[in-house]
Amino acid sequence: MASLHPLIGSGYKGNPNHAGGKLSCHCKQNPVEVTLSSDVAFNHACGCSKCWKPANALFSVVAVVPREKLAVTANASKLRVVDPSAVIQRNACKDCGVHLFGRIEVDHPFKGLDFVHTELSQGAGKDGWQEPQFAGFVSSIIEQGYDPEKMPEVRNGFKQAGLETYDCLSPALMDLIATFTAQKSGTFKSKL
Ligand SMILES: N[C@@H](CCC(=O)N[C@@H](CS)C(=O)NCC(=O)O)C(=O)O
Ligand SMILES: [Zn+2]
Ligand SMILES: [Zn+2]
Repeated sequence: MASLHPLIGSGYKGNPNHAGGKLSCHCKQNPVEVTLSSDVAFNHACGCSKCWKPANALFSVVAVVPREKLAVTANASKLRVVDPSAVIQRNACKDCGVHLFGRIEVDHPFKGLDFVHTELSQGAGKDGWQEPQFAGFVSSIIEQGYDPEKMPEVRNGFKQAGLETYDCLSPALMDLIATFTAQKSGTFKSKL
């Protein structure tokens, strides 16, 4: 059976003083490399159909980093945007398909943050990077063919690993999104 993700349930804890590092695609030759000059934040499992997942994993593990902390440091010419119409412009290696970073260019609460996968570092994401904090878009795996009757096992697996599950994002992130929306509409703290 497919696992949730190799980083889930492994007991790994990140180093709060982690300074960043390099992420590389899976190509044996001329891998695309990005260098992050800080740790990531909001690392989480994502069950959506758009985020890159390793083989045999039901979930992606994806985090954010300020875009100014990310630089493409090798083989940038191999990057392609997977779906130019998506909010998150996921830049993938055209040869191995791995997503190196996702960037938002439109007006959006998460504009300025790039989406990255710490497992692309040498230590498979266990070399100091923040550990996954929660699981989001859990029900979305059903859209990709997962049996709805087996969802309790999936949610229980995250629970065993100490992670809360959500069918969108965590309360902290949903509050950030709603705050952005209220600020844009002018209703922020004006009525309640
Ligand atoms: N149920 C949908 C959810 C897609 C979705 O909304 N994904 C979230 C989490 S990554 C998102 O922010 N998507 C924006 C985007 O993909 O550009 C799916 O699985 O495709
Ligand atoms: Zn590659
Ligand atoms: Zn996703």
